[in-house]
Order: sequence, then C-alpha cells, then structure tokens
Amino acid sequence: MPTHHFKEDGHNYGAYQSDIYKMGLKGIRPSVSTDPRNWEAEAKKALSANAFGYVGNTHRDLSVELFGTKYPNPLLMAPVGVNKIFHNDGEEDCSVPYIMSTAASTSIEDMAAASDGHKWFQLYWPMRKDDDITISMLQRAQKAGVEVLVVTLDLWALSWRPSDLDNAYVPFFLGIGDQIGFSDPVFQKKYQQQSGKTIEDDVRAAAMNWEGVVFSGEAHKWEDLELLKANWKGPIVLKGIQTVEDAKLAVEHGMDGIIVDNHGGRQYDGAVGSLDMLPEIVDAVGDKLTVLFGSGIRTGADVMKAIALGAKACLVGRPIIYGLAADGEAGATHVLKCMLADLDMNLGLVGHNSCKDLNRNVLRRNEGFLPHAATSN
Ligand SMILES: Cc1cc2nc3c(=O)[nH]c(=O)nc-3n(C[C@H](O)[C@H](O)[C@H](O)COP(=O)(O)O)c2cc1C
Ligand SMILES: O=C(O)C(=O)c1ccccc1
Repeated sequence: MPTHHFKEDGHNYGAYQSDIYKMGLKGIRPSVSTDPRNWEAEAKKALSANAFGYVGNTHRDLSVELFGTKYPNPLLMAPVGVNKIFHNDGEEDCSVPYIMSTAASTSIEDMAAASDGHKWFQLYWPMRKDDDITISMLQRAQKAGVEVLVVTLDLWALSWRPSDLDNAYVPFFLGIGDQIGFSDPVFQKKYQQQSGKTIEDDVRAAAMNWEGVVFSGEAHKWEDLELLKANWKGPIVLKGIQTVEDAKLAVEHGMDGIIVDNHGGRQYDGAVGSLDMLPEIVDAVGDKLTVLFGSGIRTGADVMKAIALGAKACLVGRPIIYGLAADGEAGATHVLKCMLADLDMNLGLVGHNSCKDLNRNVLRRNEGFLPHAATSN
C-alpha cells in the first residue's frame, strides 16, 4: 500500500483530518499511524535497539528471578513478628512474597489459607534438644506451600533494648506472636508433658516456655545446618549475614542464598551499615549463591542502589508495618505500591528498562561521606 508523507501546511490544523481521508480514498495511507497506541511500536521497528532504548523506557520490567521462580518485582515482605500489635489485619496479602515470621500472629495453616501469593517461612531456630519441634515447623511450612526457608541468625537472643526494658514490653511474653508455637502439635505435647498444663490453662506461662524454645540464647553451629538441609525440600537462605567470612561459610555449607541485613539496627548495637557491606559480600560470593538485601530500604532509589550493587531483591520491613498500622491491609498495600511506582520511575530516569540491567555504573560512591553513620541501618 502506498503511503504519503504529509507536510506541515500553514496553521489550518483542522484541514489535516480531511487531507488524510481524501488521500485514504485514493488508496494512500499516512506513513505513520494516527493511533497513538501504534506510535511506539512503529518507532521500535524503525530504530536501532540503542536509539529505541533511549526513548523507549516508558515500559519498565521490574521482574526478577529468584531460585528459578519469576517474581513480578524485586521486593519481599521482610519477616516481622507480633504483627497484631500494629493492626488487627495482621499478615497481609499482595503481589510481593510474604516471608512469614516464626513469631507471626497467626498459625502457618491460617496464613496459607488466607493467601494465594508466594510464601516464604522465616525460622527462629530452636535448640538442638527441640529438633522435633524444628522439624514439625518445617513440615507444616512445606505442607502449607512455602517455597523458601529463611533462617535468621542474628536474633538467637533478644538484644539490649532500653525502651522495651523500661516499659516491660515484650509482646512475645504476653502470647502475641506465639501462634506458630501454640498451634504446633509437637510443642503442645511436649509442653503438656513438662508442665502438666495445656496452653489455654496459662497463656503467659506457655508463652515464656515457647520463648525459651525459640530464643534460647544458645548458638547453633554451622554444621547444624545439616538438620535443616535434611528436612527442607527447597532453597535455604541465611538472614543476617554481615561479613565476607560468614558469606563464604554459607557457600561452604551449601546454602542457596543469604540476606545481607542487620535486623534494621535492632540487634547488635553499632552494627555496620548493611549497604556498606553489600559490595564486598557480592564480590566474594555473588556468583555462588543468591544475595538478597534488607535493612533501611525506604525508597525506589534505595532498591535500585542495592540491586546495582549486586542484590537480586530487597526485603522491606518497617515501611509496610507503618502502612499496616495506619490503615490495615490497604495501608500496607499502598506503601508497597508507592515503593514500586517510585522504583519504576527512577529506573526510567536512569535510562533503564529492566532491574536486571542495573549495575554499578549507575552509582557514584562518595568516599568518606557517611551521612547515616549514626543510624547504622
Ligand atoms: C517489629 C519488628 C519485628 C521483627 N520481627 C522479625 C522476625 O520475626 N524475624 C526476622 O527475621 N526479622 C524480624 N525483624 C527484622 C526485619 O525482618 C528486618 O530485618 C528489619 O526490620 C530491617 O528492615 P527495615 O529497615 O525495612 O525495617 C523485625 C523487625 C521489626 C521492626
Ligand atoms: O523485634 C525483633 O526485631 C524481632 O525480630 C522479634 C520478633 C518477635 C519476637 C521477638 C523478636
């Protein structure tokens, strides 16, 4: 079909419509479609990939692949225990994988029934004398369709928390965040045998007992990971890695991933900033396991920085909890959508179409400038 290149014709813009019709009746169509929805595709056909990339980053692909599964975006909901103290909606459901905490406010089974999204499970790991409870939790998670096991290493005991001490506030002691333990058949049986009581007889006593099981103050050894490997079919990820030495040990012990994260500064006082540690950890092990990042992610640009430094995805903790507190599930979803829109926009602004294309070239390190040294997220 012949096409016609229309010329600008004075300022009689209205005449353009009849010109197009008249030419069309003669079998001559405009060289470029009049439909705005076709313009991008027509430009793509005409341009080199580089030139199109420069104008064509209006549709960004935020998807990432983790452990062989494609996720629509690079955010994960960080495990946050005792959710019910923030809002009754407790755990929420969204396109972002939910990492359920051992200290969640619902049982594994109730969470699975309420959610059809991707589910990961974060283990607070009982002492070896309670291996039967550990195995029971893993089996329950597996049965509930959990895909990835996250093992948190940096809270085998609670840190020194002056405000909580002064307020004598530990929700966990009050029976909030103990639901996974209380609903565990092996824990129920053991507790009854030890104390001669059921959980309902004295919830506070049962809560103290469960707390002793999961926050024993006893350290695990690297070799103990064999127990988890033997009882978990799927990827295992260690959360709370902050050094190259530990990252290498995770590789040696056959782990599938690590989360470079310092618990948001809630555990070791004066912990090194997680983002400061990320590059050297990625350089040491990034080609051997999946490196994820958490702590202090608040904006789209924060996500981009972590990904550009080599993280494959980012955990978001407190922002989602703030949204949940302010307006329940809708508030949490809003926060996630804002962060994703912000990420999408900033990805476009640095000239990229896909999170996968981010690398250290989009960053400039300002050596010696540590604006957040005091907060160490
Ligand atoms: C109230 C609260 C409860 C948390 N509970 C857990 C938990 O149960 N398991 C865990 O591995 N991390 C827990 N974390 C740590 C988060 O997963 C995350 O590492 C930390 O909040 C840093 O991310 P953020 O800066 O995005 O909040 C908790 C954090 C907060 C604030
Ligand atoms: O407070 C925390 O950081 C945390 O991880 C936690 C969650 C539930 C119970 C105890 C500690």
